Amino acid sequence: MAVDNLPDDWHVFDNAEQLAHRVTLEILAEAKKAIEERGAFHFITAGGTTPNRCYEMLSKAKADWSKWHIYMGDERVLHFNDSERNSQALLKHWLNNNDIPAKNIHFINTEAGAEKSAKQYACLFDSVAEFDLCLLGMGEDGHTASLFPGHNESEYIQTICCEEVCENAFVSAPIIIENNSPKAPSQRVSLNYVAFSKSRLLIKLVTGANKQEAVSKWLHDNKPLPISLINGKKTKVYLDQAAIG
Ligand SMILES: O=C(O)[C@H](O)[C@@H](O)[C@H](O)[C@H](O)COP(=O)(O)O
Repeated sequence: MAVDNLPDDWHVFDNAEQLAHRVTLEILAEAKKAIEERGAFHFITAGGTTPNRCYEMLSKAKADWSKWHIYMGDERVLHFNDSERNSQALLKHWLNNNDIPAKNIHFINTEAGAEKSAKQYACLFDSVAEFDLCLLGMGEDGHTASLFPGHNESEYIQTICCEEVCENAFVSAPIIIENNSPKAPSQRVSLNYVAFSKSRLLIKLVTGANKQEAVSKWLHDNKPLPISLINGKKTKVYLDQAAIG
């Protein structure tokens, strides 16, 4: 695909390593700016394997970690120590070797059950006015976080609100439980479209030749994929050359 025909907010890197390097520098710069301007950095991390290299680079970086707050875009419903948990990938590649205070690390506690953890996360989510940065990966079918094509408003999805907030106002649920995920495990807890839109900057990360078909649909199909429906106040798409083809 010709790189010059891509939308303005799409950026193509020679390879995944260069992309990870650039994203890591951008995360650190956004954190510095947020801390200078607002005293804290609220960061929604992505699941899957694509961001792991960024997390490794962050584990070797220097920053004012005491002001960082870490959130998750989605979590798989598994035991806490299961290596397939997104939180385990974060711990292994970054947080086990970092000084971010434990109280600032907000995992989705799916080991307590999908519903309980989703309710807790909805309230936590509502307590933060705005998130400074959000990373997202994309699956081969165009899903992102645990938002799968054709599942929105289907029988597979439960929408979860923070009770205190929902009782008092008409608000869209920020969290969903996916009960029939095409990607294992079948049950997952995820931020919803409305929740991701609370991000000041949202960066979508897409690497590898196995993503080419979805990238092509994203650009040319009339039927929007979850990855194309999600936006922050500002949105960027970072791809490596392999994903473009
Ligand atoms: O828990 C998950 O599986 C995700 O959050 C999911 O949306 C992931 O980001 C994409 O499937 C990309 O996964 P890869 O980065 O491994 O390709």
